[in-house]
Amino acid sequence: MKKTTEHDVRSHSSADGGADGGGKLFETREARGSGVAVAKQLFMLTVLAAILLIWCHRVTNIPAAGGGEGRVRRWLWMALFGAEVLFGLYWVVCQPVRLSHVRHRPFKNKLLQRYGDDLPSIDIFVCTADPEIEPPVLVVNTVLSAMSYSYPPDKLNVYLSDDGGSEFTFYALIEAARFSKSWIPFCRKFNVEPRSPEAFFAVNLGLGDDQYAQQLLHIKELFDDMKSRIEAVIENGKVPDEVSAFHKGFSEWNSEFSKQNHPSVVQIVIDGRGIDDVDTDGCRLPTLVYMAREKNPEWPHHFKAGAVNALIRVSSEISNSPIILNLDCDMYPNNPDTVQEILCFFMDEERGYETAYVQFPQHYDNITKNDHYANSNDVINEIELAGLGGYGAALFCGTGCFHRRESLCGRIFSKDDKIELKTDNTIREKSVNELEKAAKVLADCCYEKGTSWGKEVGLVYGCAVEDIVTGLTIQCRGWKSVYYNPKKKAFIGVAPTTLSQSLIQHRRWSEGMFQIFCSRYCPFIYGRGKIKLGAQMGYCIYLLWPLCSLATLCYVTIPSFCLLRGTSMFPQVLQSVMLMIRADLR
Ligand SMILES: O=c1ccn([C@@H]2O[C@H](COP(=O)(O)OP(=O)(O)O[C@H]3O[C@H](CO)[C@@H](O)[C@H](O)[C@H]3O)[C@@H](O)[C@H]2O)c(=O)[nH]1
Ligand SMILES: [Mn+2]
Repeated sequence: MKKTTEHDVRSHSSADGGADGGGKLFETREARGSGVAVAKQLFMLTVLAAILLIWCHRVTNIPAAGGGEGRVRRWLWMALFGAEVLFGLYWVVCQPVRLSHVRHRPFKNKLLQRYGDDLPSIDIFVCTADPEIEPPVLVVNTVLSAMSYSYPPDKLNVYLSDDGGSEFTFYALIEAARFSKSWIPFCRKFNVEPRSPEAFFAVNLGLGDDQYAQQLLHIKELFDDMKSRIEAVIENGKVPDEVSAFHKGFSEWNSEFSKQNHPSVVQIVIDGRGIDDVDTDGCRLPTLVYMAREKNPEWPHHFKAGAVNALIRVSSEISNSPIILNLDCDMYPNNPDTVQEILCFFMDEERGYETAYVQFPQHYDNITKNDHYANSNDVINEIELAGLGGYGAALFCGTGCFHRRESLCGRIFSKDDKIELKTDNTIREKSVNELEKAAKVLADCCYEKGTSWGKEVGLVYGCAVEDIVTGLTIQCRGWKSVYYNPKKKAFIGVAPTTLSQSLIQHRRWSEGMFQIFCSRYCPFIYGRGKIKLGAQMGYCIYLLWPLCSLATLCYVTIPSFCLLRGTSMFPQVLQSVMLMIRADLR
């Protein structure tokens, strides 16, 4: 007999995912009304009762002011009560997402059967900012992995934004372009995974003497050579003249060029339309573009948000794909089929037109044994983000996110205005020089002056967590977003490994998120009537994060302090229970 599933499934599609022409391109499973959900609700009620009892106890037992000792106890009592009120309210904010957990399943085979070759082109943005913190070899591994998606290469366009304006990063990209001519056919031929060469060679040693092992050894040799050339150039602090003569792009780096002050650089390293840039099998390659937007100390650069907005414009000139993937340079695509999977969410006939973006969780492959800095994010990835996704309000987390270009560029959602995802073929006629010249202007500092960029268009400026606030504005324009957490990790990144890195990152996030809460973007005000109350509360799990640190601080210091002074802060009943337990144990 067939076993019933643990969830009561309310499916938006036929659950078979079969290959018939009809049916939806993805299904969504919600846990509602099932045994699990009822148990969850009961559990919540018990916690709520406990919180209310604690509050009650604090209010009805406030110590008398009295003399010195009494006054201290009264203050400590009030501080603990304050912390408990904060914890309690925060707990309330956290609950709706726990009840709206959904899981999506795309049917990529159906997509391929239905659309065949008629799939849209994709622009992939990789951002880097500092060649010392983010070594060029790491950056090109991400670029190569993105170039090797198992998607028609003429429909892939990879853009590297280099805010460090580094000649070494440009050199590394030229080297990567050359290596990709062997790497992409190798990946295609043997269907290897992952397609970040560094990650791949770390686990594939090429043992044996069959054709695969031989080719693997050969390609590994090419990769190692490339890596040592890049590292040698960085170590010498100069790109050799014979190398820089090889590509016109190097002429951009003159004596006046500095990281903080330089004109825009846009170089089409591989022109995917051409017949000159082909791989070793003679097949077309993805387009590859290097961009260092103009930097001028007199103009604000708006950090990553500024870089991504420049990329949105530059790419609109060169490829103008309807779908954009955002990647940090230290997060490589791990699953070659991801593009087909996310297209199911965008191209589903019934619900695809309302999807603005598809966000994947962030996974890391350098987590230490005991995960000292709590980077594995299990509760966030499995419960909270999935719960927000359940409200159609998945958070935009900056990397590992596929956007619809139109919604990222400020378009307001309209039911009657279904946007078709089409490759833009009007660009085909322009020459590389024409494209570069036109795109360069779009990466200049002054281009945004007097425009809506950074406000209604593109990523929002003025916030340390530009991704979160941008996602919220998109949802408040009527769009839905999907959180997709497949079993096979779609992206794998590098987490902070030292205390100082981790503290700096968390401080930046906390400040940025609390800033959103205190600004006009506060979800309860800005999102009122636009996103569901559960989603508004879900956002506040993160926006109110920093406040919890105050409550935590109270809770870790005051009880210890009281213990040392022999002052009791908790109900006597607990003490007698503890004594009973101790007696039992004996
Ligand atoms: O002026 C800048 C600063 C940063 N970056 C790039 O932005 C990305 C993220 O910056 P990082 O310093 O690594 O921040 P993290 O805290 O690791 O990033 C997380 O948090 C950010 C803020 O919420 C998001 O933008 C990121 O996508 C998300 O991974 C990196 O690729 C950088 O190269 C730029 O392009 N220009
Ligand atoms: Mn990072």
